[in-house]
Amino acid sequence: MSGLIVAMDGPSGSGKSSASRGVARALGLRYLDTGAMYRAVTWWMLQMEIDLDDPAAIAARSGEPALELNTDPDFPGVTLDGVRVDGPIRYPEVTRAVSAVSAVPEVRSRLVALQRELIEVALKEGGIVVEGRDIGTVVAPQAPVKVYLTASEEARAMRRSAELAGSTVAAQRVELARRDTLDSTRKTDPLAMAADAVELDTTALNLDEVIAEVLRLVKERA
Ligand SMILES: Nc1ncnc2c1ncn2[C@@H]1O[C@H](COP(=O)(O)OP(=O)(O)O)[C@@H](O)[C@H]1O
Ligand SMILES: Nc1ccn([C@H]2C[C@H](O)[C@@H](COP(=O)(O)OP(=O)(O)O)O2)c(=O)n1
Repeated sequence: MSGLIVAMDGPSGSGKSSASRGVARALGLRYLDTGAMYRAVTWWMLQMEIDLDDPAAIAARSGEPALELNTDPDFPGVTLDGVRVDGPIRYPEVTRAVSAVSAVPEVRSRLVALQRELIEVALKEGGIVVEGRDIGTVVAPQAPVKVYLTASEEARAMRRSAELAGSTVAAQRVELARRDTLDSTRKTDPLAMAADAVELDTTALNLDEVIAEVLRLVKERA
């Protein structure tokens, strides 16, 4: 199979990262976590003590952080100014601030350009599974396979709280609802399903079943 792009979009906790890595492994494709890129820029802005309530301040510095992505699905990772930041980008303060940073058009245009470059490179090596919020609509609308993963709020909150020590399902539910609202109402590239995407509700599916369903779609569409 040559030059395949699989676009995987959906809200937090729908299973994008786990399913995308599994699909990439099964098909021998590269894997790109675009959320990690928005998180890395957010971590950098926090380190620089930039006022994240001020979109103009974010825009003014958005060209500075140097990002590198490892697109191997077995060892995905992000490097910021030469330092691996896979741990810090998952800190709660980053999760709280990432929607505000990713709503800034200058941040998005820079990261979308970088994502397209990484996709171009991967296409020469067979292809890539790309996960995020706007992959099927903005980053790679030409992708032949587009999946929009969903799951009930309860399932997503349970999955997230199981990952994070000390967090309750109720608290995660509030946090997810807050982020869903911010990510779906921003003016630039809001979280939205592409018209030609297939919606896959993962609430009652285990990870293997989700991966199998995406592989079936790839066979059908690519
Ligand atoms: N189908 C599934 N059933 C149960 N748990 C899942 C399923 N898919 C993913 N998970 C778990 O839910 C959590 C969030 O999944 P993740 O892939 O990080 O979602 P996303 O990238 O959409 O935020 C992880 O701990 C993962 O292991
Ligand atoms: N393509 C993307 C990917 C993520 N984002 C933003 C919106 C999300 O709240 C944050 C973090 O994304 P990430 O996929 O890491 O979030 P979760 O793993 O689902 O918690 O980045 C985006 O705006 N566009």
